[in-house]
Order: sequence, then C-alpha cells, then structure tokens
Amino acid sequence: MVTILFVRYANSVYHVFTPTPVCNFYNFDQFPSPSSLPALSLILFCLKVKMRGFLIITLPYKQLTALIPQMVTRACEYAKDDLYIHLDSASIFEDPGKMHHSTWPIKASSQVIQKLYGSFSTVAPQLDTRIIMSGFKGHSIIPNNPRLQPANLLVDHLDDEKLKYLRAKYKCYFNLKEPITLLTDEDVSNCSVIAEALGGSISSETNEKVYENIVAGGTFDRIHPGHKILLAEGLLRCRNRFTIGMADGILLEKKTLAPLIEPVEVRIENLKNLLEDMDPSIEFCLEPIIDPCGPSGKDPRMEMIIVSQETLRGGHFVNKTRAERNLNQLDVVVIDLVNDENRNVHEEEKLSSSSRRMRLLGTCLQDPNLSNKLEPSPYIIGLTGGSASGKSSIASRLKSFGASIIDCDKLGHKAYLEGTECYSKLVEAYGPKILNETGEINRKALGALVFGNQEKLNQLNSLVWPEILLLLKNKVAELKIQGAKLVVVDAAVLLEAQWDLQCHEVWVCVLPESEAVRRICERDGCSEELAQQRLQRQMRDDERVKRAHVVFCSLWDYSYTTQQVLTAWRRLQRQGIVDDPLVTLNSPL
Ligand SMILES: CC(=O)SCCNC(=O)CCNC(=O)[C@H](O)C(C)(C)COP(=O)(O)OP(=O)(O)OC[C@H]1O[C@@H](n2cnc3c(N)ncnc32)[C@H](O)[C@@H]1OP(=O)(O)O
Repeated sequence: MVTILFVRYANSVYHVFTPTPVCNFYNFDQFPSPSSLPALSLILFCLKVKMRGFLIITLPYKQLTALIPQMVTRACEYAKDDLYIHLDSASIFEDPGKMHHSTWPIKASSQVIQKLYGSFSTVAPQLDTRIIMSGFKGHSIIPNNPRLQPANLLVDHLDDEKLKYLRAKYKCYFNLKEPITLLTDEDVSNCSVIAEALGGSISSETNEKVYENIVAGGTFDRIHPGHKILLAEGLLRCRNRFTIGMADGILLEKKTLAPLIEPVEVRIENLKNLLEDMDPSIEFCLEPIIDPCGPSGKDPRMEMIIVSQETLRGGHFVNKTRAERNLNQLDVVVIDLVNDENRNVHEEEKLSSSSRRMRLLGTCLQDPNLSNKLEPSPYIIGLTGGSASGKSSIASRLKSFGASIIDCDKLGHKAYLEGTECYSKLVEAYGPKILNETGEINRKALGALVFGNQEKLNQLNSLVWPEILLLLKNKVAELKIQGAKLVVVDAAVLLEAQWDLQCHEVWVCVLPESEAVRRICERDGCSEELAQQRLQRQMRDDERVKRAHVVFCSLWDYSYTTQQVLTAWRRLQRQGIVDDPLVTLNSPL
C-alpha cells in the first residue's frame, strides 16, 4: 500500500509517495523551495522526519493502571519513532493541593512509570518513549525544550471540564494541533470496575524518602525501558544532583558482544539527552568509570545509590568500600527487572542491552560506501574477521544463497606458485628455509617464521598483498563478464590491507577471544599460546566493528548464525542488489 505524505511549501501542496506509513501534514516553511530540489532528496528528507508524539495522561491513578495496555496500543498508532509522556499528577492523584516535593507518592508514581514503560516496550519495542518527570514533581510547566514540539498531541481521555483545564494548562500545545483522545467514555466506565477488582490502591508501606544527591552506575548501552525505569525512580527521589558512572574499559570486557557497545562518549551523550528531557531541574554528572565503584566510592555528599536486582551486589560493594574509607553509608534502592516479552530463545529473560546488541547482528549499521569510485556492479562485499571467527562458514552460506565468493587465501596460494614474481621475492627475502623438498613454498614454515615476529609479518604482507590484490581485481572482472551481481571477497586481513576501499560494504565476523582461542587449538591442534599470538597479530574486533556495515557472530547455534546472514541477505534483496526471493532458513547450505 502506498501512503501519501503531504509536504506544504508556502501556498502550494506537494504530494510525495513514500513506502512508510506516514499520515501527517508537515509544514516545511523553512525548507528551500522544492522546485530547486531533485524529487529524490525531497523524499529522503521526508522519510527522515520523525513522528514526534506527545501524550498527556490525566486519568485518576486507579483507572489509569487498568487502562494502560489499551491506551498504549492506541498511542502506538500515532507515534512511530518517539513519544514524550507527561503525567498530569495533579489530576492523576486527585490531590492537586498536595503536589509538592515532600509528598510525592513515590511508590504509586513508580508503579505507573514501570507499567507504562513495560507496556510500551511490549507493544512497540522500537518506539523511544520518555516520561517527563515534571508532572510528578509538581512542576506545572512543561520545560521549554525544542525536542518536545510534538507532531501529534495525544490525551488519554477528555471530557469538557478536563478539556478546559488542559487548554488553560498546556495552551502552547493546543496551538499546534487538537488533541487525539485515546480512550472512549465506555473504556473508562468499564475499567473502574476492573481497577477496583485489581485493588489498584496506593501503597504507603515503602520508603518514600527523597534525597539531595544520588548515584547510579552501569553501561547504559542502547538505552531500553529497563534503564528508563531505573532512571525515573532515581529522578523521583532526587532533589539536586544525580551522578552516573558509565562503565568503560576493562568493565566491558566480559559483556556479550562487547565490540558492539557504543563508545562511552556516545553513551554519555545519549543518556544526558534523555535525562535532560526527563527532568531538566536536576544537575547530572555523567563520567566514565573503569573500577566497580567510580564516584560512588569517594563522594561524601552522596546519600543514596539506585541499583537493579542484578546489580544489588555492586551496591553492597560500594557501601563496603565507603565503610573502609570512613564515608557515610548509602541507602540502597532496588529496582525490579523488567521481562522482555519480545525476546528470542538466545536472549536474556529481562530487557537487556545484550539482547539489543544481538538484534543488530546481520542488520545494516552504517550507510554503504558509495564514495569509493567503484563501479556499481558487481556489488562487492568484503567479508573479514579474526582467526576462527566463522568467516568461511558464513561465506559458504552466502554462496548457497547465490553470491560469488572469492577466497583470498586461495589467491594467496596462487601467488606463491613456483615461477611467479612473488615466489622469487619470498625466497630472496627469507631464504630456502621456507621451501619444502620439492621447491614449493612451505606455508606452515613461512607461517611459523612470520606469525611470531611482527616485522617479518609486515614484510611478508608488503610483498604478497599487491600480488593478491592484482589477482583479486582480475577475478572480479572475470565474474562481472559472467554476469555476477554480488561478489563476496573473503579476506582475513581485509581491513589491515585497506581493501575496504575496494568494497561497497564490509561485513565483519566477531568472536570473543576465549572462544577463538578454543576453536583455533581444536582445529589446528596448536597450543593456547600460539593461538593467542596469532590473534594478537590481527586487528581487535572493536576496531573492525567501527568500519563494519554488517556484523555477525557465530557464538550461538548454527541456525542463529544463518538467521543473521538471512537478515543481511534480505536487505540486499530489498535494495535490488540480489534477486533471489526464495532464500529461506531451509535453503541448502
Ligand atoms: C588482505 C588479505 O586478507 S589476503 C588473505 C590473507 N593472506 C595474507 O595476508 C597473506 C599472508 N599470509 C599468508 O601467506 C599465509 O597466511 C601464511 C603463509 C603466513 C600461513 O599460511 P597457512 O599456514 O596456510 O595459514 P592460513 O593462510 O590458513 O592462515 C592462518 C591464519 O592466519 C591468519 N592470517 C593469514 N594471513 C595473515 C596476515 N597477513 N596477518 C595476520 N594474520 C593472518 C588468518 O586469519 C588465518 O586464520 P583463519 O584461517 O582462521 O582465518
């Protein structure tokens, strides 16, 4: 189905056809005249426009908790990329007069927050929802944040009286658009019965304490609703300063798919952006940490640490460290883990950044390299990865899907044949000890010579890579004549050799070092030391990932790797680069 996006410029209306379901009316007054722009760039611009939604929740707490799933499902029809949520606590808790700092109903507020984030993550995991904390804190004014200018204004339920109240309170938003009401009168009257049956009451037994200075720690990679619940709980209880230690360096080493963790500067920037949206009244101190305590182990002003069930032990460790340093003990507030309703069999039960990283496998991480002055066809993909990372097995899956594979190891063997220029250069450089009795180059002997000595390896590379590159270019030309559409260049040290410049995309296989060592020892019957030595001569996975368009990991079972390759292949199909729509998980591999 084709959807039409109307783009208005000055007094004219332009109709642009887009493949995504966009149904809004955008007014691009500051946009340069469309007549001066090629239609394609206009469409690309339109596709980039985010559907920014803004939801104001006003229903009383009891009804609200029961209606959240229904409301969330409907809200997701209007908000595609992000949705800011403001809870008008004066009406939610039916006690406008008491909404000041010392009496926020913290427990009740965090229940609503958890339920909202949990429901949104189930119904629309791709939607970036941000609950603005000002409503809970009795700040009646929505912060003047340009990111909060919505395209859609959503309201849970409106009667005439509430409309009047909201018009007065959120006037600026009504200038943009009339609100879309998500719940009907019938929904609301039906649910009061359900809410009572559920006993949705505000519990007073839990600690409702509020602090000046609080602290939390974590990786905060690819922020998910579990992070947001933890941060919201912190913000509910914080009056002044929120310090967050961002795990880096050695603290990340054991994490699943660590090379795909965003750089700490990016994580800090994303988290800061989120926190400032959530509560601009708080001072945020975000800093990288490489020890388990970070600032929480030394700052005497801190009063409370917020942890998840999983990091509770870390909270106790912080207090132990503080006791040793004669610092005050921190109150420890623990957040429950949120289950991930959309997880697959290999992913964790709770919402987690590891699962999010796993879902990136096989997807396109950055735009293809179209500035390399390469001919558009055949489309060339460089496939690389460390020793024993599963590269060859992925190449054979791609072959079974229809790709033409060039194995650069085999080209290397060709370059070493007696009588070639390369052969003479190698014998001259290393002497006859690299030859076997029949005069051929003994690759095992050559390997033993160079893999333990970086200088000798560099020398070998400078002699051999130009020869292999020549053979590679000839092979690509040959495949082009044969009509190949997609060529995969399987090369162990593609990036070290800068051959990414010969490719439209780079696909990288990553594997934790311990598993790579295990596989090398098993496959080649060598010692752990030798296996480690070989890996150390190669680029690290995190460096490869920086230059990767697609990443695979063969750590899990065979079909999970195939699934990743299929994800990558289907994207090529969608882009018209390959045309075999029949490839499935059951294709012969
Ligand atoms: C740019 C490219 O990627 S071209 C393809 C790779 N080839 C080269 O770089 C040429 C230099 N290397 C060689 O000629 C051979 O590797 C030799 C002679 C040193 C050893 O040959 P062999 O004993 O047959 O070993 P083989 O070629 O299988 O390499 C063993 C491992 O060393 C790694 N390796 C190969 N070349 C290099 C290199 N130049 N630098 C670092 N590691 C390398 C590979 O990852 C391979 O592991 P994998 O099979 O698990 O991926």
